[in-house]
Amino acid sequence: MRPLIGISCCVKPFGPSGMPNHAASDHYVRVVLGPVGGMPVLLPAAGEDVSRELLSRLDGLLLTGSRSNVCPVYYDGPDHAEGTPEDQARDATTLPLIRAAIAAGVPLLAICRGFQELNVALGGSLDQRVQDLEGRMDHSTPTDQTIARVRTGKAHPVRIEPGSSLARLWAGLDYDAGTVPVNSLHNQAVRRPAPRLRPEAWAPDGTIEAASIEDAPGFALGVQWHPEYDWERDALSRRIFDRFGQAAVSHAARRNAGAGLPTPIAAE
Ligand SMILES: N[C@@H](CCC(=O)NCCCC(=O)O)C(=O)O
Repeated sequence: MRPLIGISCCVKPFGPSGMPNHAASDHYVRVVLGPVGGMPVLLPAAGEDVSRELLSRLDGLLLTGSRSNVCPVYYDGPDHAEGTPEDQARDATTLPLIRAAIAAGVPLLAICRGFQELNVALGGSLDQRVQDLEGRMDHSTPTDQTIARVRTGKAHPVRIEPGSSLARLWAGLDYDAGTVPVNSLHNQAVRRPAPRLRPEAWAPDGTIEAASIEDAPGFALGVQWHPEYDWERDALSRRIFDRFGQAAVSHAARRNAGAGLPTPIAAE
């Protein structure tokens, strides 16, 4: 039996009427079915704290990227500029879920918006338009960019902290820790790291691009880039999902042992 991996959804308008739907990109479902070796479970943006209902049944939590942005009210930030997309239902669901998952040792992988949620959930803050800040790069991709290899292609290098959990996760792989190429599809970024956020990778302009969580009992990693676009082509991206999947299998084994159930195995 595969470990159950919760994938965060966004509320998105769908169809001619713009009916609100709960949605997550197929890339996240594919990567969970693939290198993670889990069974994806889409988690609705319930608009409330559902962590008690969910966490005892999940073996991992994947916090997805999204064009929407964490509401500044959660980090005492200035209001967003007019037209900046938000998703309050998602925020109200994911922020408490992140805190509860980390406390319970449920493996957690946070990507892009998910990484920003991780920082805010633990008490950090965000810059809302990095490209407007003195000395900073433009980390965004034009919303009308339809050429996939441009929109999701490698955009800048990141420097990885030697000895960090990310460096340990990538042990044995051939790469230059000073210039790991990553894609970049974000306007926002970590401003004030949360007290337990341990930055582990930086863009050339100092933007925090990855972090682990101090004293987290389980796997807990956040990345600002999108490894789900590259796992079929590069070993570093794939390794992130491999290790997340292994952590989910271990968590499931502990969870099922407690319930007297058979130990799940990750798909080959
Ligand atoms: N909206 C936030 C987070 C950016 C993010 O998650 N980007 C992924 C968008 C989905 C896609 O186009 O693949 C920000 O702008 O920083």
